[in-house]
Amino acid sequence: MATYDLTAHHIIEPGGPIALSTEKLQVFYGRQQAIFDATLNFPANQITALIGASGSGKSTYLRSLNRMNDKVARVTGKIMYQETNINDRTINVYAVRRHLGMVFQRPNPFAKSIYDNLTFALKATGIKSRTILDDRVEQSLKEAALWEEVKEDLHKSALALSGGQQQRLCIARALATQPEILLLDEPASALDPISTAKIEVTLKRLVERYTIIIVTHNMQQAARLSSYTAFLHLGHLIEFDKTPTIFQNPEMTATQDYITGNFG
Ligand SMILES: Nc1ncnc2c1ncn2[C@@H]1O[C@H](COP(=O)(O)OP(=O)(O)OP(=O)(O)O)[C@@H](O)[C@H]1O
Repeated sequence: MATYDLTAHHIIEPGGPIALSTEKLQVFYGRQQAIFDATLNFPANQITALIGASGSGKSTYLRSLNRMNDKVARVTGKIMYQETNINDRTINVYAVRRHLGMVFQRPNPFAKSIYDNLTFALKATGIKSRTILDDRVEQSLKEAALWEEVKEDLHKSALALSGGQQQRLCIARALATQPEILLLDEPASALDPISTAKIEVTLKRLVERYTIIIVTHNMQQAARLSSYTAFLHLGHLIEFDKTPTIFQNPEMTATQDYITGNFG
């Protein structure tokens, strides 16, 4: 693999409001450092794609944003959300995750009904009103473009849905707590092209209301979906810019090599 200067980077300041920032974020698995000094402003109501080779730290960075790495890694630096450093140990991680929802690579519905999948976290926060729960179920299924397919089957098992439907259910589940930010870790990589297209159309619509940060291996998907792209290499944020710039005219040689396939 070519050697690049890991201290050099090109990170732009996105225009418009910022939904989330990391300041000198570092992640350590034991002695191994997986993320180095990641400082980035994520623009609100935009899709930001995280790209980079396998092992570059995309999932580690994403999972750190809503404290999913707490039990497996040491995370230092700041994660600023609504003027609060949510990487502070005194911050309740469950509250963080209600604001920053996560969807994983493999659909992982609970072995419960569709309705119970969507109301589980809400009930845990103390919401008991049937009207509120019913409304949230309908709203989040509509937002995830699944309502028409399942509205007669809300009390059937979520495991009876197809893989693509299960993944849209997981998106709906993440939306049910009314987060501001949706984090997605390769949400379509286990799905067929038609299900993938449905997820992409859904995300494009959701960005009007939510800020979306998505890890993807698929560069066409990053180019189609996102308005900003961050390129990571060996745990370093090398470049962050508008997506067309990253794919047509990147500043850094490592980015250029990665997107043209001359990498490694
Ligand atoms: N739970 C863990 N324990 C120890 N090391 C880990 C753990 N998770 C990831 N790593 C290491 O951290 C580095 C970054 O991994 P990460 O999964 O974040 O990369 P990635 O860019 O998302 O890769 P991929 O595209 O293959 O999913 C790798 O060296 C990986 O081996």
